Amino acid sequence: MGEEAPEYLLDGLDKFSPLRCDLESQGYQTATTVGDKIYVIGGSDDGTKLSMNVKVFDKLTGIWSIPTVLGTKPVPSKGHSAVLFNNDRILILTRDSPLDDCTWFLEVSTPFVKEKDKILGTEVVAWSKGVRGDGPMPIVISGPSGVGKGTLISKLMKEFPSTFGFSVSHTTRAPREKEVDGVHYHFTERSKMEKEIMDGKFLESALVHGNLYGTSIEAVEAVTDAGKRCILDIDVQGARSVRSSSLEAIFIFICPPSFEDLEKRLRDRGTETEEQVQKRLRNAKAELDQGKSPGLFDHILVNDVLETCYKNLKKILGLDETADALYQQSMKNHKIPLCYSISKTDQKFLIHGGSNELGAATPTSFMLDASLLKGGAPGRTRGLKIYAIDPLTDSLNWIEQL
Ligand SMILES: Nc1ncnc2c1ncn2[C@@H]1O[C@H](COP(=O)(O)OP(=O)(O)OP(=O)(O)O)[C@@H](O)[C@H]1O
Ligand SMILES: Nc1nc2c(ncn2[C@@H]2O[C@H](COP(=O)(O)O)[C@@H](O)[C@H]2O)c(=O)[nH]1
Repeated sequence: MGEEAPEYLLDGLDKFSPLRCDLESQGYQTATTVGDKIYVIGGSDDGTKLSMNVKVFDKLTGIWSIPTVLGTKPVPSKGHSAVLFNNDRILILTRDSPLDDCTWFLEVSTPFVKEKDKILGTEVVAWSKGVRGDGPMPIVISGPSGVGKGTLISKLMKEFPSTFGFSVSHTTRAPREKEVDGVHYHFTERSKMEKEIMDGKFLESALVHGNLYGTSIEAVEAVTDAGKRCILDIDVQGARSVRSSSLEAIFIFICPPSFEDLEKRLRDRGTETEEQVQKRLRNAKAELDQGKSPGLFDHILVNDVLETCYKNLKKILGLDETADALYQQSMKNHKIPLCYSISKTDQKFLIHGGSNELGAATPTSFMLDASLLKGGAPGRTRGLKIYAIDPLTDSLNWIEQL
């Protein structure tokens, strides 16, 4: 190649530069600077379709090169955007593509690429497709006492015994009739539990309705070691602590249809004294408020008709027969628009689509959360989250997590 990299590639894109015109005529679309190199992506294999070839300009030597490209590159699309993700990879978003096929990473100096550089003795880049999620995360179920958390969890465990495992909490409250130590709770002395909390044995603990409750690290590990997906039934304080811990989980808040229904369920259960019922109801008011705290819960379910709520819970967890089909459908239906702009905050990308008619059902803006990425080339880059944004409200009101 050998031609000089013009200033416009380094300092922004000069529309009228001959080299830019030349690159554009070859179908190259984006130029991303990473350290001393500029990665130009695009090109046309057969003179018609836009492809995803890569050229590299070394600013130090002034030399263009065609790198060795590992991995499968994205299929030709109607265009793409490239954003520097961090100093070792570029995020590529292909335009007018379904959401399950729009996010790619071009790794330019990850450990994998550096190792291949050494072995092959050439400049190496590697494609890795971004995929949503990364295997089953623990599930945190929270909500006021008597709302039906335990009932929903029991149904889940009964229907999917080999999938889910319950994190058996510790508590200082006295066992109820039919409650078995080590199954429903580890019933324990307060001083013993306090010492174990001080010793760092708990993932979280809280004073709930006058008693100490807590999730031990061992309780979560026991479920994971059994190869099951862990379910935690904990109060809102506990959910908050887990949110700020290193445990990645799905947070679900269960609401009653009304406060009266909650009161009736709690009384009808007949497990608490009147004084305790009153205390739990008082606490429920605050918990219901806290359940709406922004960013704390991923999903809020109303437990009105038990079967309906259970069905919705299964849908969230991808367990009902139609969930997969619905998910596939939504991924195909929602497309990254042809025209958009991207803004980046940390590792979250806001993709603003073109203007949308008020009331249009299909969102044209998306939020891509790449803050919890795992894996990468060779293979997939996992852990992406994609949210469609409700066009009628402000951009922080996600209408669904896809
Ligand atoms: N959708 C529902 N409609 C009517 N009753 C329900 C519903 N869901 C659960 N219940 C009943 O409400 C009572 C409380 O349910 P459950 O014990 O599961 O609540 P919980 O949220 O686990 O309470 P706690 O936090 O105190 O452990 C139970 O008697 C249960 O049978
Ligand atoms: N923070 C935690 N809360 C917990 C834990 N285990 C249970 N709970 C919550 O306590 C209340 C009352 O439960 P109950 O069995 O006495 O009715 C309920 O909201 C549970 O979710 C825990 O380990 N940590």
